[in-house]
Amino acid sequence: MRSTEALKVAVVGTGYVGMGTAVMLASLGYDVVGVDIDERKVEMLRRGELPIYEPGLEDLLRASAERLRWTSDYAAAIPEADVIFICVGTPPMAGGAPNLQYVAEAAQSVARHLNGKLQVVVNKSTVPVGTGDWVSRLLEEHAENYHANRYVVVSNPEFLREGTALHDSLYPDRIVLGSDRPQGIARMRELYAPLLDQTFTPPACAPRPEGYTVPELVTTSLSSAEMIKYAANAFLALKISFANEIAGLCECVNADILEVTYGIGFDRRIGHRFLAAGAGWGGSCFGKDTSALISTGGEYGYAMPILEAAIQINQRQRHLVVNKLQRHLPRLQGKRVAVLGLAFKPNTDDLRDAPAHDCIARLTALGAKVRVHDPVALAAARREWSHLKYDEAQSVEEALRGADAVLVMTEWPEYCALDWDVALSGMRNALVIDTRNVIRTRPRYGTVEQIGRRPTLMGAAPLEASA
Ligand SMILES: NC(=O)C1=CN([C@@H]2O[C@H](COP(=O)(O)OP(=O)(O)OC[C@H]3O[C@@H](n4cnc5c(N)ncnc54)[C@H](O)[C@@H]3O)[C@@H](O)[C@H]2O)C=CC1
Ligand SMILES: O=C(O)[C@H]1O[C@H](OP(=O)(O)OP(=O)(O)OC[C@H]2O[C@@H](n3ccc(=O)[nH]c3=O)[C@H](O)[C@@H]2O)[C@H](O)[C@@H](O)[C@@H]1O
Repeated sequence: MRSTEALKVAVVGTGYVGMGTAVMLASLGYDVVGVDIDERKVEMLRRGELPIYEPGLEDLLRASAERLRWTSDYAAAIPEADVIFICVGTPPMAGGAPNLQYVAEAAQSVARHLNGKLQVVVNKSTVPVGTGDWVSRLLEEHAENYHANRYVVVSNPEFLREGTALHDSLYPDRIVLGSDRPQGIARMRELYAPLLDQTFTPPACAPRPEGYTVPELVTTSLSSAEMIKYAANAFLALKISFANEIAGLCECVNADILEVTYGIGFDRRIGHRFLAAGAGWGGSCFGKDTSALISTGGEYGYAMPILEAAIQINQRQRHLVVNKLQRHLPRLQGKRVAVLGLAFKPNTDDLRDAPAHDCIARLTALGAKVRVHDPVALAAARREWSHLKYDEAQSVEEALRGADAVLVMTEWPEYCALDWDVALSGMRNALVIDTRNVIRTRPRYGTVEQIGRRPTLMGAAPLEASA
């Protein structure tokens, strides 16, 4: 790995984005200080423990430990940094607009420790257009060491996915840099030079994927970069809602959504990715960012009906899950329902806006007894879903034992690999609502309902494995 010791980096906020950024830059050879106001997180990180679950991240954290420091003290990080990333949360408020309080607090704390030399403050949090300018003003107002033109604000939106945060940080499709000042872009080009160099040797524990070529560097104005982030997430959310809308029609006309999306995806203008029909999107960003765009539109009296429809379809998908169950078990009072998967997607223990939450809440409201399993998210659910009523199972077998139905809510690899003939044998009633279409070889008996596919009914002859 080449040495890139010249630039020093501070990363403010150590959530998914901050962790991904800090560990990625340390593994490129930079000295990085991570700053978080959550002292519990800082202590964990100092002990080499991860506050988030992500396969492989711990290895890289250990491998780059000598270049990483963690602190809750801005004074120990900001004055010496050439580049300061702001990666704090921007959660949604009631009307859909993002809460920028954490960004404001972080900017003010950064301002108080600026060193009066050229420093680049990079916004990686997802923020509405105009926030970069506002951060600039906050720096100016709160800087104790203020020198005009001595700091530059750059927007560098993040496109990583949870569960693959590190891989996505090291191997992005593109790097977007928005600034109205050329010094900011120049320093960021220097920082990201290793990622833009095809001959760069990546860390041994995160090898370059087969066929990967260096990312496109997209430089724009500050406001365009801010908009690119929202437009990208909104488009991905639309794509999923489109697949879900077509899936519903497939069920009406007896077509199969897997065959349909397989067929349309070969058109390079469409592609196969993000067309998986299911329980709909969850997580911390698609819902928040689509609502934020609509809210921005509202400030200008500009309606965004396509995004409104995408959100409605997503809500309908969640309802569909329990509705499908009710078709077979019209009265859920006293029935035992197993739920496989709590996290909003596999390879994470993040429960934010997870479809499983709404389904469990509705099932219990209808009187069902719910038993849940998740390979990693049970502990997080104990902390965050204490308002929900369910029992925990430590294995899939335990979850299914004696159940009247099972809902598959997350496509964890272990659920995809289940032998359903064996799994169903422990249930009182062999009914599966497979909301992620993980069952490709249908079991020999039982009832399997999927999304956008023909159901297999109790006692039916086995279907051929689908593509
Ligand atoms: N989670 C994801 O996969 C992605 C998130 N984003 C965006 O990145 C931003 C951060 O998201 P996450 O990493 O998920 O957030 P998170 O909520 O997991 O973590 C934010 C961290 O910032 C810390 N923090 C809050 N105020 C602070 C302050 N004043 N000083 C220092 N630390 C402070 C919190 O203690 C927390 O550890 C959001 O705007 C999000 O929309 C963008 C791409 C991907
Ligand atoms: O801004 C963000 O936070 C991030 O949001 C998403 O990443 P993430 O939420 O981690 O996860 P995705 O893999 O995109 O999945 C989001 C949701 O969509 C669902 N999904 C995804 C793909 C699909 O085809 N169908 C589908 O229902 C997943 O189950 C999950 O609930 C984007 O993919 C990232 O590029 C972006 O940086």
